[in-house]
Amino acid sequence: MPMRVLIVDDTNTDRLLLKLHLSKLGYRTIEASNGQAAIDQFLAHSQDLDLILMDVQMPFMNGFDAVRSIRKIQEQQKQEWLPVIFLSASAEDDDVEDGILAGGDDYLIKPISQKVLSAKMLAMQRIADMRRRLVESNRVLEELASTDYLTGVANRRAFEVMLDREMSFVRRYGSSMACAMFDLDKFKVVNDTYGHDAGDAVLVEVVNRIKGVLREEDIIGRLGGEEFGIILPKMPENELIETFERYRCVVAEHPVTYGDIEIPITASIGVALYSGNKENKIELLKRADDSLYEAKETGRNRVVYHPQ
Ligand SMILES: Nc1nc2c(ncn2[C@@H]2O[C@H](COP(=O)(O)OP(=O)(O)OP(=O)(O)O)[C@@H](O)[C@H]2O)c(=O)[nH]1
Repeated sequence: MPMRVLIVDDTNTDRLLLKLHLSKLGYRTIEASNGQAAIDQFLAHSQDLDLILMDVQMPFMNGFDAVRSIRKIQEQQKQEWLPVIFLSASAEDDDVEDGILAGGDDYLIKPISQKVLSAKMLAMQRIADMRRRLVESNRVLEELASTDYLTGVANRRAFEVMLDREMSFVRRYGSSMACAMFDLDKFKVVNDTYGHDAGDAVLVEVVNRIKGVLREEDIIGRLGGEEFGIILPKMPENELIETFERYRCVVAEHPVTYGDIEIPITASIGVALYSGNKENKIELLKRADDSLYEAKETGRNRVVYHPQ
């Protein structure tokens, strides 16, 4: 997609010349004839704008003030960087400095040489592309840092962030949520009997089975090894046991098929309900963990919940 450029100039002929030149180079253009119109165009097209060419001397609101406002909006809305090139008949050092301080990235002196403008546009496009790649790499890194490599669900760090968020929703809006820990039973035996790869396949399959019965707003994360956490927002207490019994059954009802072997598997689940008391996430997880411990101690393949 070619770059989209906002041309801001109060002189119609200057605007037209720029538009013709940029169109010839294959850029898409939109226009504004004063500072306020530039801000309006920016607000209307900020998702699809790659560069602003801004005249400096304009009546009512000059180019510097318009760019200051645009930069402020970008900062408030946490928008990506958008290059701005000022165009001005004034070549004073102070003006160039003011332009850069106002949020401009370059400053060209009118009359503008088409060659220089083309070269500057190319340079800005290069920087914009580089920045876009950087933003994308950061997004991928952030995803990697919050995802469990084997099962693709949230890792412990990301799970705890979401747990914090859900707990504060409960405190703010009332209602209650479930926080559970579930742990595969005798999983060491699975690894020892069928091998580590088979164990990995069991972990992936169990997560897929649970994901298959979760609602869209529910959250599952891998807390470590063969231990997982589940958050069920807006969960009333009277549906708690029935819901987690369903998850327990979904794990236990069929063995996991790995190649031509069938691996029977069960899980123990410890559940805690959170209704907005002063507890923090560590204390809530500890309550779920205590119930999980009890489920293990009392025979495994079961759900344990103690009302507070
Ligand atoms: N295949 C595989 N095994 C893992 C992974 N992470 C942890 N484990 C294994 O999970 C097993 C956990 O064993 P234990 O903590 O003794 O628990 P358990 O055998 O499930 O027994 P209980 O929890 O008491 O029912 C160990 O053998 C770990 O090596 C993994 O990513 N892949």
